[in-house]
Amino acid sequence: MQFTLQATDPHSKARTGLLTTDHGLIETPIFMPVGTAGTVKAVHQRELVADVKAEIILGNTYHLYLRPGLDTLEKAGGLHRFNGWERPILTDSGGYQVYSLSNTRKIKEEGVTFKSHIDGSKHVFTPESVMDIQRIIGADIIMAFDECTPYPCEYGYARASMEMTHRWLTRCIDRFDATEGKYGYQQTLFPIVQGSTYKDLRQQSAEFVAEQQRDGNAIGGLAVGEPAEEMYTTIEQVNAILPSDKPRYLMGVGTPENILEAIALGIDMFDCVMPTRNARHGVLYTTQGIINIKNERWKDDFSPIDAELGGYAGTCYSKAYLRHLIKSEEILGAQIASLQNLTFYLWLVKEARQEINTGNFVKWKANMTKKLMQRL
Ligand SMILES: CNc1nc2c(CC[C@H]3O[C@@H](OC)[C@H](O)[C@@H]3OC)c3nc(N)[nH]c(=O)c3cc2[nH]1
Repeated sequence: MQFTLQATDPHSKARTGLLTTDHGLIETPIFMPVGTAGTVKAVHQRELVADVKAEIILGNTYHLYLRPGLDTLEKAGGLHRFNGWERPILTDSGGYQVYSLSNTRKIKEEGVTFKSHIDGSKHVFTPESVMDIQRIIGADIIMAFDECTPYPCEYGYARASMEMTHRWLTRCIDRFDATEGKYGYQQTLFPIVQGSTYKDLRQQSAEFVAEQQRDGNAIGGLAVGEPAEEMYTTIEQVNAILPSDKPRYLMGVGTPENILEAIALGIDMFDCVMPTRNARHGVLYTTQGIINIKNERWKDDFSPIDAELGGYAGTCYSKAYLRHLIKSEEILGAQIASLQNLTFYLWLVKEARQEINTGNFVKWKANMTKKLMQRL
């Protein structure tokens, strides 16, 4: 996998780049729609390509391993063949899901035992098994098996957890480098920086991760409830240590405002369930600001959802109609709202790329943030 830097903003750490994988190109900064169980919820692949113009989507080892299971995925020839998404895919290792979904998990040096949130069956994830699982899923970019510490997290636990995550990273690298892709294309492994919100631990973790000299690096342990300011301070500190010629992926982030701030701090890749999850509850991100479509004020508003954004999502139906669908819990409501929010998120990062290329990003960010975060 190759990463070439294009423009760097003279007034911030923002930069644009090109990431090439065997399944195609990714322009950075990029937002990656989350398709946890092999589907971006309520959105067709065709719409992801034609309307959202998504370049890479995410999957999740924990979910895919439990359902549909490795046997089906391997027989299909991997996730790309199974869900028909022929562009790049990134899968998370499941470290976070085991911590967030399965309240019966036990963490030991060897790995994590947990009970499936679906049928209660018992499973074990180890650094080695998670590498083998992600080889079978076949994502172009796979994540190391780590422990994402909660917030707040006391210092002793954070340090011990980080040190174990580093030992697990070494085991992931050994296993990954000793195995091949199963389907004839290259995969790459990203390590994940941990250390909670402790400056010395974040320094140690960023240095250890940078030493591995992988194709890209992720910042984990954030967007877990810490104040935004702490997130930004941590990103700034870690990005000063991670190599600038490799992509930096901030896991689980975030609102449009978080994303623009993190781009200014030198982040290249983002994922977040917000656009799709909030869509299903009627919270829309638009070029005019945030709309809670269930609000009475949209009842007889027959204007398009987001005329300025344009495209199918912005112009296909009126606000009044979408409000009716969401209130009626019609499936089409989730489909339209998800399409709108993802189209918006990909539009936002495209605009950011253009502003970085023209050296105007910082001024544009200030105006855009004020406008986008206002609640209509
Ligand atoms: C939301 N905030 C947040 N998400 C996080 C995720 C899950 C993203 C993954 O989880 C699913 O979304 C919840 C998505 O599937 C996504 O990517 C695949 C993390 N994953 C790992 N391995 N390590 C971390 O430190 C971590 C931190 C996060 N902070």
